[in-house]
Amino acid sequence: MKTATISHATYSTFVEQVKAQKVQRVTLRPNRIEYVLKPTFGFKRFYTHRPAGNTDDIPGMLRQHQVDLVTPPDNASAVAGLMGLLLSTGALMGTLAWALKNSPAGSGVGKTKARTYGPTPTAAKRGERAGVTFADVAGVDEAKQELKEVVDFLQDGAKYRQIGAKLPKGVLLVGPPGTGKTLLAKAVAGEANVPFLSVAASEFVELYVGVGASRVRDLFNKAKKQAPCIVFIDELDAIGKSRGGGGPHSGNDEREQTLNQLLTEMDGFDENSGVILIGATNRPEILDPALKRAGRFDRQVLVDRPDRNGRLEILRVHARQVSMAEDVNLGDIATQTSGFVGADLANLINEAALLAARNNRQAVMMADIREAMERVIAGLELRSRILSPMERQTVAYHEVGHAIVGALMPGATQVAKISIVPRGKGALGYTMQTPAEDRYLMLEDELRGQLATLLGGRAAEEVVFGKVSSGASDDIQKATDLAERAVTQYGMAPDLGPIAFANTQSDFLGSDRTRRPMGGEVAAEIDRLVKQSIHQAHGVAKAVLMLNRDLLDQMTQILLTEDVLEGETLQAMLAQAQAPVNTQIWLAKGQMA
Ligand SMILES: Nc1ncnc2c1ncn2[C@@H]1O[C@H](COP(=O)(O)OP(=O)(O)OP(=O)(O)O)[C@@H](O)[C@H]1O
Ligand SMILES: [Zn+2]
Repeated sequence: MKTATISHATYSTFVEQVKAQKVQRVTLRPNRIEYVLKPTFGFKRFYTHRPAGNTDDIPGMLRQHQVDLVTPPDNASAVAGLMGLLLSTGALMGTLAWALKNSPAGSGVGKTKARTYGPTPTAAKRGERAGVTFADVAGVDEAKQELKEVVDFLQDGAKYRQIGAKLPKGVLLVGPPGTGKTLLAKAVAGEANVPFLSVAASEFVELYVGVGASRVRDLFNKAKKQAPCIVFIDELDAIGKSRGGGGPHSGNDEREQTLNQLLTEMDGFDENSGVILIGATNRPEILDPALKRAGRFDRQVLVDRPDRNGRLEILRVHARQVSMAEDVNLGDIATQTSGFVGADLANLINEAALLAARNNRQAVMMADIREAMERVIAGLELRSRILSPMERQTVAYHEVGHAIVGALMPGATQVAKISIVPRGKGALGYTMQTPAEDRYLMLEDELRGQLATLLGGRAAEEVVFGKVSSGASDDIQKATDLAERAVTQYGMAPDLGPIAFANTQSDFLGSDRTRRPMGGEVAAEIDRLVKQSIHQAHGVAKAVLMLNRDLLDQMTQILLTEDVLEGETLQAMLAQAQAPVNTQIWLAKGQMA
C-alpha cells in the first residue's frame, strides 16, 4: 500500500488554527510546514506549504501563540534517512531558499503571493500534483458541466473569437467549505493544460494602505504574461464585501482600495487575453454587487454538498489512493456519511489509512474506516454540521410529510425533489415544489391546499412520533401568514366578506402588514377565522398522513438511505398517495365535513 500521509491544510487554515490556539507543535521542514493539533482537537496532523513570496514571520507568530516550534537540525538529511526518506539536494536548496524568504531582505511587500502551478516542471518538484483533472473531482457533476465550457474557451479560443463571442472573464464558485471549489478550479487548469495561479484574497489585505492594490496589480501582470491561464482567488469575500457599509471612513479603506483595484483590473483586460478568473466564496450574499456585474464575476456556479451518490463517487476517487481490503464497502460508508463534504471524506479515508498503518496492516479494513468515522464525526459535530440519527429521521419524516400532502393538493405545484442533505445554518432538509407556471392568482382551494402542505411536515412528526420538534417554526410562520392574508386581504372568509382588513400599501412580501383600525369584535373574529383555517388544514394534513402511513414510512426509508428523492422514483411513489374522502369538500368550502 502507499504510505499513509498526514492531511493537507491550506496555509490560511494553518494560520487560523495557530491563532485559535489549536496547534500543539509545528515542525518547519525544508519544503513544508507540519503541525499537530492539541489533544482536545484530536492530535490531528497536517502539513501545509508557505505560499511563494509569503513573508509571514512564522516563528514569531508561533511564539506569540505559545506553540512549540521544532526545527529539524542541520543534519536534516540524516534524520530523514532514519525515517526512511530520501531527501534530494533540491530539498536542501529549499532550506536555503526558505531561510532567504524568512529574512526581511528577501521580501517584496507589494508583490503578489500567488503561487503558480500547473504544467511547469518546477511545480512538480515542489511536490504539487500537477495536472488535477475533472476525474479527481466527484459528486459535483453540474458544476463540472458548466466549467467544461470554460475549458473549451481556453483550449479553443479561436473558435469563439471567430464568431465574435466574448469569452467569460470571471466565474464565481459558490458553496460551503470543503466541497471542492479549489479542486475544481485546479481541474479546469489541468484539463485545459494551462498554468494555475492561486491566491487567497485575505493575503491581499495588509496593514499598510496601498499594499493590497499593488499586489492585485502585480497578480494581473503576472497572469497576463502567462496567458492563457487561470487565476484563482479563494475567499473572495475577504476583499469583496459590499463597500460603503460604514461611510467613507469606516476604517476599511485598504480593503476598498484593494477591491477597487481588482474591479479596475478586471475591466481593464480584454476578454480575449486568455486570462480567466475563478473566484470562490461561501458567502455570495455579502459580495459587493459590483463584482457580480457583467464582464466581471458574472457566472455563478454552485458547488453544493454531495448527496449519497456524490459521496460514493468522491469516496471512490480517494480510495484509489490507498490499498483497500476486500471487506470495505464504499456504498455503506456513503450511506453513513450524510452531511460530509468532499474534504471530510478525503480526511476520513486518510484517517483510516493512518489507523491501518498504525495497526501494521497491509490494507485499510472496514474496521479502520469505522473507527476513523467516529473521529471525523466527533470533529464535525463540534462544528454542528452532522445530525444525530434521531434528528435525521425526524427531518426525513417531516419532509416526506410535506411531499405527500402536497401531492394531493390542487394547484399546479409539483413536488420535484426532497432532500435531507443539511445545508449550512438553518434548513435541515427541504422539499422543493416547482410551479408548472408562474402563478399570480391563487384560488381558494389552492390556498387551502398550500396551508395543508405547509403543515404537512409538522403533521408527519405528530403522526409518527406523537410529538413535535422545533423544526417546523418556519412552516408555521408561513402558514399563519397565508391564513391571515386569506382572511384580511383576499376576502376569503364568507362571514366577513370581501372587506380589506389590512393596510397593504407597504406590503410587498407579506412583511410590514398592519391591520386596519377595527372594532375588537371584528379583530377577534379575524383571529378566530385564521385559527380555524389553520386548524382545519392541520387536521387535513394529519388525516392524509394517517391514511398514507405505509407510503410515509417507505419514502422516509428511501430518503434516509439516499439523502434525496427525486425524478421518476419520487413521482411513482407520490402517485400512490390517496386522499381522505372529505378532502374535496374541505378544499372547496373550507369546512370540515
Ligand atoms: N468533490 C470532491 N471530489 C473529490 N475530492 C474532494 C472533493 N471536494 C473536496 N475534496 C477533497 O477535499 C480537499 C479540499 O477541498 P477544496 O480545498 O477543494 O475545498 P474548497 O471548496 O475549496 O474549500 P474551502 O471553501 O474551505 O476553500 C481536496 O483537495 C480533495 O482532496
Ligand atoms: Zn417544513
